[in-house]
Amino acid sequence: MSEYHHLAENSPAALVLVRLNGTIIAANNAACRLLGLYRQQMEQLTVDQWLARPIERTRDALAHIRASSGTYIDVTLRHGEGFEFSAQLSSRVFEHPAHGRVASIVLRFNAALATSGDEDADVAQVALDHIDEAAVLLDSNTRIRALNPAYTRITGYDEAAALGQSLELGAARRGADSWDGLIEAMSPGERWTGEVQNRRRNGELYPAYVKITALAPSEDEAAAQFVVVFRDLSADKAYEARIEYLAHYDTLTGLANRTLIEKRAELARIAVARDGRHLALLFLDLDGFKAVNDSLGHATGDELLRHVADRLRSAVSKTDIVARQGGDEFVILLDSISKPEDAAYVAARIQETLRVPLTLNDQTVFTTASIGISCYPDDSQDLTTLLRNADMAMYRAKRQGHGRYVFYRPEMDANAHWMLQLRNNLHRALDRDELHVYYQPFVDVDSGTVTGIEALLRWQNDELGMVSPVDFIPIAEETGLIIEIGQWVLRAACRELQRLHARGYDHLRVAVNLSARQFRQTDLVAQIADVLAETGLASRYLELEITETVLMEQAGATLDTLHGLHELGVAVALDDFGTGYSSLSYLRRFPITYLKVDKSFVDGIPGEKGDLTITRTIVAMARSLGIRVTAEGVETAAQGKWLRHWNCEEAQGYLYSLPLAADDLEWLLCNHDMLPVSGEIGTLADNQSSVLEE
Ligand SMILES: Nc1nc2c(ncn2[C@@H]2O[C@H](COP(=O)(O)O[C@H]3[C@@H](O)[C@H](n4cnc5c(=O)[nH]c(N)nc54)O[C@@H]3COP(=O)(O)O)[C@@H](O)[C@H]2O)c(=O)[nH]1
Repeated sequence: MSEYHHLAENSPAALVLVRLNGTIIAANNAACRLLGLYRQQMEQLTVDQWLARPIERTRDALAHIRASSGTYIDVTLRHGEGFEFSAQLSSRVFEHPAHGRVASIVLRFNAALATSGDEDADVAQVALDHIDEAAVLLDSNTRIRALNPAYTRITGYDEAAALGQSLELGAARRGADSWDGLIEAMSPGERWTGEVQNRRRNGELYPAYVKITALAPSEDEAAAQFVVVFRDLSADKAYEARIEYLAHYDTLTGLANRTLIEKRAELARIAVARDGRHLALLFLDLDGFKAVNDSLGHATGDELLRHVADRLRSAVSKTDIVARQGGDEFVILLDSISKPEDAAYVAARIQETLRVPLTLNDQTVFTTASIGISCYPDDSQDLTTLLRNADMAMYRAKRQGHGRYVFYRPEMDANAHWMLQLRNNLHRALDRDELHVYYQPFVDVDSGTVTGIEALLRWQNDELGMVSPVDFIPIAEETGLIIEIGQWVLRAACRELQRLHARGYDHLRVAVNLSARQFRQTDLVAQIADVLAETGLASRYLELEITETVLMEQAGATLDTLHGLHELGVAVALDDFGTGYSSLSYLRRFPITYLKVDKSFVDGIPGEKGDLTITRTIVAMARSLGIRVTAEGVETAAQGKWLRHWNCEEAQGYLYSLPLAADDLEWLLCNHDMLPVSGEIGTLADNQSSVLEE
């Protein structure tokens, strides 16, 4: 190393060698100390990065450097710790053998703004003035001798209020004990650290992390002094609380998340195991939520989830926990019930609460959910299994239609295997003649006459027995087999109706269910026209049943198909109305002839006030729009009577007839006087008569 290099490295002056564009070539030790940067950091910067704003002053400084003036100008520099300080800068430009034209810069701390004339001490003072931690110097009697601005900012005590006072004054408190005792007992060099509650001048408590160091006595001090540095942890605590919140709560709804409910369920499990009670997990999935998201947008979907969360909270007791599992799935923990059946009451109450119409995007919509229930200890001792069981039961509920709840049963475990068997056999079902169409009558509630029939598919397999469409239609839908099967049902139903017309029942219509996949076919209208032409059935006798979820899927394309069907003369019925976000506004937008009130509402007649209100609203609204209403799943005389009273013209259900094979249907038509007329079928129990008027 050359003598010159030694000289520069050890010079008390801060020296920097820069290119004229401001990039740094080298800096000596004094420059690094002054700017609080390591040499490597220093050499990666440009001059303007340590020059503080405003920008004009930076420009001036760079111009000054290039002007090669030996005179000093005032600049503000940014220290590596983040604070700014005043300094002076002069430069000299020269030709460097390797770097071309460069400038050597001398920096010096601005002594005019310093108080002691000792540059190191002044830089330390600047640093103390700019740090976030409160720093206090206590004398040997633990009285405050000096403090920095952060102390005032944090505690609210300025110099006038704090100097000469004990640290008790607004600083760290140790419960009832005084800090003085602790501090005085410290030996020189000893350090105490800890987290404490402090009190600000305004009385507010805040958490702080405190470091107290006992300094060795200096030459002119007989006893030790103490440095107390503390940091206000409020923001950190708030941050921690936020992190804690995010780990356990769902930000969209404010409900518990899966982690929290699992923790709580484990605690609840231990408690109920002790006192012999039960706990239940309800797994809830909203019906048709995807359609809401797809058609009304995610913001509306989020709004709906928040409404649902509020309603779920209101439907359970304070000690029960409602969690959002993700998407449109919720889990509810009933943490102490005396018997599993109690969970059914809660599930029914939840269904009822959700059904109350709500307004989204200025539209009145009805919401339903499918709920699966599993109970501890009956269904499993283990929480993961309980949750899985509840999930399985929820799927079963969903298959049974919307707005239902189902308890877990061990047979459901065999479900996966059962599904595989169905899947393997379904594609051969048509060829093997295993599919049959049954027909269930629609009945005029006033006269008891049959007005039409609904075609309902049945699958009879030698090994699997009679398989419910609830189980196989979703598989047919998923595999695409529904297109072929659906065509077959349509053809069979039209042919059967033609046959019945020929037998004299020529006022009847036939309703055929269309699944989502069928409805999405772009040539659906043409296909239906072909089947009508082939079977000779006039289009006005055909009704196609679709659910509202199907309607909502692709509003534009749906509208075209509906208009096509309307022009063809085919009637469209909205099935399961009142579930899966049924919206009354759709009734105005789409050419719909019939509306079928879902069985889950009819089930609540005449006892459930909410169901009565909804059914009455749907009937009245539909009628005012000229849409005919059919109530489905009517099982009791009381339901029939109530529906008749509220002007629901048509009904379908076991009260009138089960779905029948074609021959049995003809027998029923021959003996139609066997069908009950709602006005004559029994009476409501005395204590229920008032519901007619409600
Ligand atoms: N895409 C197609 N879907 C079809 C077809 N055939 C049937 N299905 C759909 O399967 C679901 C279940 O049908 P199913 O088991 O036939 O049940 C129907 C009735 O039997 C039942 N019902 C009628 N009245 C009552 C009653 O009083 N009580 C009671 N517990 N159940 C009753 O309801 C079902 C009628 O449903 P809907 O279509 O909503 O009118 C069902 O979703 C069928 O739509 C098909 O060919 N294609």
